[in-house]
Amino acid sequence: MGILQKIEDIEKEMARTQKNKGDDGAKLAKYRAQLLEPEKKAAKGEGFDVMKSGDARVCLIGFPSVGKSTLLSKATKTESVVGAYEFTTLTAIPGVLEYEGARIQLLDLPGIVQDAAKGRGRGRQVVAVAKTADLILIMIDATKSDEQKAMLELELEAVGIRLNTAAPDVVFKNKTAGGITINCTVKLTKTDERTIRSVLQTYRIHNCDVMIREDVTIDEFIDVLLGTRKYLPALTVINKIDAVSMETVDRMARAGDGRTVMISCEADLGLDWLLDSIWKELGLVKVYTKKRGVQPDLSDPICLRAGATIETVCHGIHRSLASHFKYALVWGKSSKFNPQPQKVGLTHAVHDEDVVSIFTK
Ligand SMILES: Nc1nc2c(ncn2[C@@H]2O[C@H](COP(=O)(O)OP(=O)(O)OP(=O)(O)O)[C@@H](O)[C@H]2O)c(=O)[nH]1
Ligand SMILES: [K+]
Ligand SMILES: [Mg+2]
Repeated sequence: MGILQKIEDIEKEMARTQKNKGDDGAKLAKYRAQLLEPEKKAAKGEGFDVMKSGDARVCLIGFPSVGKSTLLSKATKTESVVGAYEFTTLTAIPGVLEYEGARIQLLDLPGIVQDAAKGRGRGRQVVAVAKTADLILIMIDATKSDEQKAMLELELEAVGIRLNTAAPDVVFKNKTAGGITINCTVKLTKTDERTIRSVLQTYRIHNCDVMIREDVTIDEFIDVLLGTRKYLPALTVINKIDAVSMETVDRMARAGDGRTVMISCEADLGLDWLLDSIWKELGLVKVYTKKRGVQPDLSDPICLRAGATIETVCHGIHRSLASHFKYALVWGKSSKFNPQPQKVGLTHAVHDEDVVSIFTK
């Protein structure tokens, strides 16, 4: 019996008896989670194993012919074949976005179709790549129905990608002995301890510490237990605004959620706005280096991820620099004495546009 069939049977049984026994709930949740587990035998990587490169990876996800390849060809030096027919692109094509000193890898991917999650089209491979992204661009065709975004999100959800939500606040620690300890700092209203214990049992986990700091559902609890879900930031990109009326553009802009960018690859509209949004969304930080006695080199910044420290800056300059490090001087927003410099150590967090001088032993 397939998993979908098993799920259906339990759901029917639960509906029939009008009871939500902890055991049924636990089984149900387990089967749902199984749907998300990767297939044992992965399909041969036909150009899907693209090396990560640059400061971050951004993936283009959308239905066929929304203009993903057109964007890649327009915004990077890579040409990806564009066609008026669906499924022009059949593999992952990498390009590099150069912006504000950052080199961001942009991945053009095949269009995904409805029911991709169930194995239609190249959905599974596309999704496997999407899971490696630092940011997802959900690309929408302005000339097509408004439902595209919701449909795509459903597909991604079905394969374990959640957009723009934080991971549930649950900490799970496996142990070798001592039984199961469950600590909740909030009242659970969507599931209960009995169901959680039952889930742990079905996964044959008999010793562990569980700390729950959020009113989670049992599905969310299993997400944490198995680590199957990926929580990723996303921007919605509405393309082809040249092909619709001003009223439609206006309506779509209003319906947007502040994470929506409207562009036209063909008419060259909104592309700078898109790059700027990607940069901000990735939280990239750019730092200039300065040698003693000379002006900082503003032409060649080092680009770092949010949360970067002086140590990250050292690694960005040279692999062995941190091991010879004595102290650093920083000018800019992260300096306590801004506009004067501050003398700092390796763990000091840098801020966008800081100037850094490294002194070695
Ligand atoms: N009017 C208009 N057409 C566009 C725009 N961008 C792309 N197109 C057209 O849309 C069609 C599909 O473009 P592609 O870039 O191949 O779309 P894709 O999303 O890569 O498609 P698949 O690889 O098949 O999934 C082509 O005919 C493009 O010329 C745009 O901004 N405006
Ligand atoms: K196409
Ligand atoms: Mg394409």
